[in-house]
Amino acid sequence: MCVWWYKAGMDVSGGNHRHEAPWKRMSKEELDNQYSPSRWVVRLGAEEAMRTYSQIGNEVTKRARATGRSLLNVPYGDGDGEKLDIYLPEAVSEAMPFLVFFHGGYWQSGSKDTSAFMVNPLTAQGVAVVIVAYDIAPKGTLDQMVDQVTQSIMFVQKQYPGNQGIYLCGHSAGAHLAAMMLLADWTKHGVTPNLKGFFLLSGVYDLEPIMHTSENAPLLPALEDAQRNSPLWQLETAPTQPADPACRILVTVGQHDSPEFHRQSREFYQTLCQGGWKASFEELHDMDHFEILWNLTQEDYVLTQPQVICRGWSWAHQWDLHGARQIILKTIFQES
Ligand SMILES: N[C@@H](CC(=O)c1ccccc1NC=O)C(=O)O
Repeated sequence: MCVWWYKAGMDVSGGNHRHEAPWKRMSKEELDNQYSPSRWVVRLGAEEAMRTYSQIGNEVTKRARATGRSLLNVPYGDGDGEKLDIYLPEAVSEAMPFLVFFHGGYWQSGSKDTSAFMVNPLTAQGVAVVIVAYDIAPKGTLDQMVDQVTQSIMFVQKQYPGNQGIYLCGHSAGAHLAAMMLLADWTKHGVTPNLKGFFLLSGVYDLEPIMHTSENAPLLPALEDAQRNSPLWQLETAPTQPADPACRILVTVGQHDSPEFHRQSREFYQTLCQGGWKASFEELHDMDHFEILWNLTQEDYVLTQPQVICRGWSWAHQWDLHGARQIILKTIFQES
């Protein structure tokens, strides 16, 4: 079931109007602005936001590595960059749920070594967290990144075949890479991962407008590259069905993300619904593009509750998603 969570002021016209996409009427400067998330941060300046992002990422990763048991730099492929970190909960079992995270950075920056944002709150509650490195540009092309992400998920499934579910989470460009897994033909790879959910934070799902921005143009030399790597375009033109019909997808965007980021998330959510996926949409109240991640480091934040991550989130919309404590209480109430 799709959940439309209406927020005042939101355009709920519905449908996908690709031919009248608003970005087509934007100047290059405006597109650069729309696709520079740091310029939309409200509580810090753009540069300060980026510095804080690296600083927090560094600190939480150090803390995660110092706290529990981890397996670092585990190769999931033959390439130098094809490594992942596995952070284990105290009670390791065959049937752990796994949350696999893909960092953002516009496919050109970021690292698994500064991206262990939700590790401690989730391992504390029995979820194993995997942070994946992939070859960012210019070393890697988008096709290679998508392939590496595919390999990393197959690796987790092969290593832990008794897992209680694999949940993918990505931020920004990482949400794009996670969303590309909705299109994966696992039968071709001979391993079908036990994918139970997708958790997409402030992502980009249509790469065509990115082609026209100065920072990202080199990533996408031709329209076909953008289309092949656009989950929104792919699902509109050739809808795929979930291997597991119970698989859930949560599309979130920060209230302070740019209008283009809002449009991308909303259209992607609508396309998923039209394709029969179990999707939910949430605009995260008073959050900017980076605060969404910083909040994942908090144990009492709504999105790091395993009840939300690993037990399905559609029910969460019946209450106020912003109140973590309320959700925990309601979950206990519902499950007792
Ligand atoms: N140059 C970009 C940086 C950026 O987009 C970004 C940085 C860190 C993590 C995610 C990001 N965006 C999407 O992947 C900006 O101005 O915000």
